[in-house]
Amino acid sequence: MRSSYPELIVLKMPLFRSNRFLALLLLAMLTTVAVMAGYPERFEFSEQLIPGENYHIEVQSDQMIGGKSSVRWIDESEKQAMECQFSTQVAHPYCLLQVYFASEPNIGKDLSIFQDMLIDIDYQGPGQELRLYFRNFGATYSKLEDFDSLKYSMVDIPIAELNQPIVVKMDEIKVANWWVLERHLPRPDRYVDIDNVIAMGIELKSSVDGTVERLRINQLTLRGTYISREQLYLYIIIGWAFILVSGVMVVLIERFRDKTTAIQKLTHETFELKQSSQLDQLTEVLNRRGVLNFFSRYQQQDKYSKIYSLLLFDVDHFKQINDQYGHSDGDRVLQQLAKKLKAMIRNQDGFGRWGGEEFILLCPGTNLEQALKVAEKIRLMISEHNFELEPSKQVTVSIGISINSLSTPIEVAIERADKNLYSAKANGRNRVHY
Ligand SMILES: Nc1nc2c(ncn2[C@@H]2O[C@H](COP(=O)(O)OP(=O)(O)OP(=O)(O)O)[C@@H](O)[C@H]2O)c(=O)[nH]1
Repeated sequence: MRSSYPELIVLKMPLFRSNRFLALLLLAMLTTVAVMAGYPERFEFSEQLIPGENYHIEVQSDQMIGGKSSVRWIDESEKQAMECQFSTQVAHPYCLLQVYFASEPNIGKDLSIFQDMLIDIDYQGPGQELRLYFRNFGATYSKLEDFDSLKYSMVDIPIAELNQPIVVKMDEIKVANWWVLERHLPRPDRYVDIDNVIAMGIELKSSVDGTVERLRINQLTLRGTYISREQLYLYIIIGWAFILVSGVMVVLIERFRDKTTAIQKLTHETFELKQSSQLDQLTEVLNRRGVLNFFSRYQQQDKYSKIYSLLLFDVDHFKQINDQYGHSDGDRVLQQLAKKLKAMIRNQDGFGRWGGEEFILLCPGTNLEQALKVAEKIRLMISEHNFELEPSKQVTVSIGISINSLSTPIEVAIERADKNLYSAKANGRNRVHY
């Protein structure tokens, strides 16, 4: 049943133990909502050209090139409405309403930062199309003081579409073919340039003499975005994917860590349990089971020592100590005695309480001479130790030794040592017999 313990912990565990991750999730949600709700204000920008007073706005006709078409403002002060009367004096009669951006003849306005134009125009007349045009100054193809050398890019708008405001994308703008052909430009100069626009405007054309056309521009606004909606959604999706993947990883790591910890705890507990089942509760040295376990391990694993000695020792007249000082003082004597012995034995020796006031010391690879030395040392140390009994009393031990070959069973070795212990007791106690 205990093996299901780690699973139990995993099931009881909350999805995220770290509140920081939940806080991050909440923050990400709020940020997403805020970003999406605030999109137009934060990510879009615009510039209204008409109506407006930032730039010079003018009307022109083909009289500039010797024609006779006439143009006039209908509203001189607002400069939004014009009237054109065409004359077929020249091959291509025209009238223009032009916004002039240039601060210097070669320094205009960068319109490439905008994505589109919002155009609201009222038109009266027989025309089918009007033209939106852009004149750009480029160092490689334009000459100062030569307006015709400004690149002519344009988009034609069907009049039929103008019954409501329309959006013209900057992508729709193309370079006029005739302008390219007239100049024999290299290919790189044949593409649209609107990064240095000197002027832009609306051009009306007619080949019918006496035609009158009226135009009113209610609004002409350039619009741009720092980041498009599509890009924004993409970034949000990437952000969320990142958060979710990290979330899954955090959960997996936490679970793995918990499982490992639970297994380690269980292993440790099992180890402790095993250890404690082999320890004597009172003295905390090996109990009988621990000693037997030590011996069997020694017999199985030790390849070098051919003999072992076994020392069995017993506190002399321990009953008297109990009777005179009480059972708990007797316990204390046993505890102190075990502690002293534990401190003096070698790492490879096995020491434990065999029962009552009897202790056992198993010394691998130890011959009689060495065993006698150890036993005598123990006997002397115990007899000289102050066990803090009140009134004071000398505590002694009697020790019986047996020297055995590696294959001798422990029961036999104990029996031999016990005989010698009995002999030590019978011969006056506080002595070592072998
Ligand atoms: N305080 C205490 N006494 C114990 C414990 N285990 C055994 N004893 C006592 O140890 C005493 C052993 O007495 P005996 O077997 O007569 O031996 P002894 O008095 O030591 O006399 P000899 O061994 O002949 O020197 C008994 O009174 C037991 O009750 C223990 O864990 N604590």
